[in-house]
Amino acid sequence: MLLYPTLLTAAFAATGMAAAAPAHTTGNKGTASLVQVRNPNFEFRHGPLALAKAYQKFGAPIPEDLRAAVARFRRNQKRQTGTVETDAEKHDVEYLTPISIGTPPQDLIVDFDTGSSDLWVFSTEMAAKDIKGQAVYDPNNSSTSEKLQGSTWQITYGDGSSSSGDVYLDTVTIGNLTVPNQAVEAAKKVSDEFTDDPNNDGLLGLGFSSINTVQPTPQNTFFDNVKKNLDTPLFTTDLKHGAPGSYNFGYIDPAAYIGNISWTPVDNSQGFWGFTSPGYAVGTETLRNHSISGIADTGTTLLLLPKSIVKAYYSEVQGAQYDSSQGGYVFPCSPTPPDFVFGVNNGIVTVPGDMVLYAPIDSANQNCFGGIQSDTGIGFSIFGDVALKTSFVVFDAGGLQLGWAAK
Ligand SMILES: CNCc1ccc(Oc2cccnc2)o1
Repeated sequence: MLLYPTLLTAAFAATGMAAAAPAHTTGNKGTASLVQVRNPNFEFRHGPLALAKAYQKFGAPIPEDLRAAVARFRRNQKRQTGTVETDAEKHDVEYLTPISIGTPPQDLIVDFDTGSSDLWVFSTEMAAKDIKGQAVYDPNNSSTSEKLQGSTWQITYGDGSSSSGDVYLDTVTIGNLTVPNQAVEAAKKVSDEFTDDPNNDGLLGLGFSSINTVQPTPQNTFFDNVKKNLDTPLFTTDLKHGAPGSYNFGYIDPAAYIGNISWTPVDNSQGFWGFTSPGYAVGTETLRNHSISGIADTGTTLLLLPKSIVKAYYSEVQGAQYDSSQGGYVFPCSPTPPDFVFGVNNGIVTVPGDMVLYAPIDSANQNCFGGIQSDTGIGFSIFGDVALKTSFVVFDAGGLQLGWAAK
C-alpha cells in the first residue's frame, strides 16, 4: 500500500539517518551512490512520534490512540532522577538521611525504611518531655501545610518501638526531588526508643503504600508519589559500613557497583520488598539449598534468619554461644568469624565476617554481639542493614524485582 511505504520512508528519514553526498559526481546522466552516515547527535527513540511526524508531513490525520501515545511521551520527557546522602549512626544501627518539609523548608534527618510505609516526623504537637534533641516539624510554620482532617496514624516496629499522631499534606523535598502534596504524619506520641534516639527525627517509609497506617484513608509513600516523574520507577540503596552512603531515585548508577546485578522477583503481597533466597553458605563452603523467604529492610539493623541457619553459622564460630542476658548469639571479637553467603537467584551475596562482628558487648571489647540473629516469631527473615550494606541494591517497582550487586 502506497501510503505505508511512503510513511515508512518518511519515518526512516525521521530517524536522522543523514545521506553523505559523494566527493564528486559525473556531469552526465550517470548514477550516484550515497553512503549513509549515522547522525551521532540525533537522539531518536520513539516510534509513535516518528509515525505521527510522518502523518503530519503528508497531511494524513493522526489517529487518537497515536496522538495520546505522543502526548504521553512528551509529558514523560520531563523525567527526573535524584540522589541523597545517607549517614550511619554508631555501629550502623540506623542510617539517617536529610529531607525538607514545608514552606519555607524545614530540614529534618530521618531513617529511610524499606520495611514500612509511613512518613512520620517529630512535631510541635508532641509533649516537650518526649523531645530530646530531635528537630521537629511545625505545620503552623509552613504556608503549604494543609491538615488532613480526621486522619490519624499509629505504627509499631519490629523492635517494639512505636509512634502515633495526625496528618498534614505538605511539600516534601529529597535531594532535587519534590512532592507537593505528600502526606506528612506529625507525631503526637513516640515511644522511649525514639525519644532516646536524639539524631533521628522520624521515618520515611519506602515500603509499599498498601501498609501505610493512616486511617480512614491510607496515604502514598514519597516514592509512590514521585515515581511517575522518575526516568524509571526504582530507587537504589548503597549503605556503607561507618561511611556515608546514598539513596538514588530513578536511575541505576553503573559506577556504584561491580560485576553483574542478580535480579529476583519481589512478592509485595504483605507490603514489603519480599523475596526468596535459594540458599546459604558459611565461609568458603558451597551453597546449601535452603529456601529463605524474607524482606529487604533498611530499617532493621541486623540480618535475621531462620534459627537452623543461625545455629549452623555459629557452630563454625569459635566460642560462639546464645547469651540469654544479651538476647542473642555472642562470640569473641577475635578472630574474625567466617563470611556468610546467601543466594540471590543464580548469584550470591557475601556478608564479610567482619560485618557479622556487629558490636562489642563489653568495654574490654572481648565479646561481640552477632550481626546474624534469629528471625524467630517474625514469620519471615529480615535482610537488614548487615546484609544490605554489603551490596548495591535496586528496589525496582516497575519490574517488581530486587537487584543485588557487589561493590
Ligand atoms: C532504634 N529504635 C527506634 C527506631 C529507629 C528506627 C526504628 O524503626 C524500625 C525499627 C525496626 C524495624 N524497622 C523500623 O525504630
